[in-house]
Amino acid sequence: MIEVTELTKLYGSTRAVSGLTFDVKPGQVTGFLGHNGAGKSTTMRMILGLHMPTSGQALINGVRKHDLRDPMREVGAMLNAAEVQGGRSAFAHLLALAYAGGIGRRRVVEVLEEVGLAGAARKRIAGFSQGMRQRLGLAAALLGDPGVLILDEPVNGLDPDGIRWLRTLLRSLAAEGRTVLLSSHLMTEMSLTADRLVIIGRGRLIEDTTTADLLARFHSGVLVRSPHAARLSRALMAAGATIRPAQDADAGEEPVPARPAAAGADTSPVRDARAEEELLVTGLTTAVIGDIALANGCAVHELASRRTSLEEAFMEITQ
Ligand SMILES: Nc1ncnc2c1ncn2[C@@H]1O[C@H](COP(=O)(O)OP(=O)(O)OP(=O)(O)O)[C@@H](O)[C@H]1O
Repeated sequence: MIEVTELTKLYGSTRAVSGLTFDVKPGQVTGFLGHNGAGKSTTMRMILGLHMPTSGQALINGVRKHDLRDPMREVGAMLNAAEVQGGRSAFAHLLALAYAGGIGRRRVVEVLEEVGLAGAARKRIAGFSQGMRQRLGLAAALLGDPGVLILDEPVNGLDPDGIRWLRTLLRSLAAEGRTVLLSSHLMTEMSLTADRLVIIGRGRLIEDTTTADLLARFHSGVLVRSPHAARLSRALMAAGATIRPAQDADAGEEPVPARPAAAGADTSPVRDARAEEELLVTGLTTAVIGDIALANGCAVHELASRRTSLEEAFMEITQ
């Protein structure tokens, strides 16, 4: 468990983190999101006792990092995998860390296996790709088999197989009851990996919610493609739908509000032939839209629930 309370960090006149409060609970993957410079790394460093807060506090398992009795077995972190010294082998690097933390050689062999670096264990880190360095950083974080993991951009440099592997690993670590906090710029990946999201902007909390709730809030409607779009629009609006041409939806155009259709009048919001093909409908389910289309003799060539991506939701709430 990580508890961040009213955490603030000033670097001179730069307010990197400002009154930040959130919890990271065990048994879940929590994603930490924010634009460049939002304060994610600073927050993680304060949780890990690497930077002193100007005010407020960050606790791991109820105490400050420095007060943990067996820190390597309680918290593992990966902050900047690229910084690792290049002269040693992966094995030697991990062994030095393990001995410093009172951890045996056998665990080094285990974590090298776990992160897929067993075959490169005796190679010098200097020759490692970025993805291999990420795996090595993760191995170091896992050495003490800790209950809390704090990972800054762990996906960076991993290939698609590596990304999928990491996702599965982090989800299984959380399923074992561990607390997992990770930052990433890769929104699609974050939406697949994280159960909860803490989103910050300019050092302040913007959202602390579940990934599912955030995406449901930004759910943007049902995409309908029909050669009878104008007629279908009238029928759907009469049933209470709000409709806009789908290709305008991303441009943020105001939706056309629901209104009853006057008999015979053309109340369609659709103005050109291309827009008549695709509609974005809100306020009705796909089933109801399909039934209305059938009742009005309108062919439907596509009927699909359109989900807002985490990237779109993130951009909207952090604007
Ligand atoms: N050691 C430092 N000295 C002075 N200013 C700093 C220092 N570290 C960070 N900052 C500033 O604090 C703010 C937050 O930076 P931080 O690195 O925590 O953001 P971030 O969300 O991790 O960004 P990124 O995604 O780019 O890593 C930025 O304005 C940054 O320039």
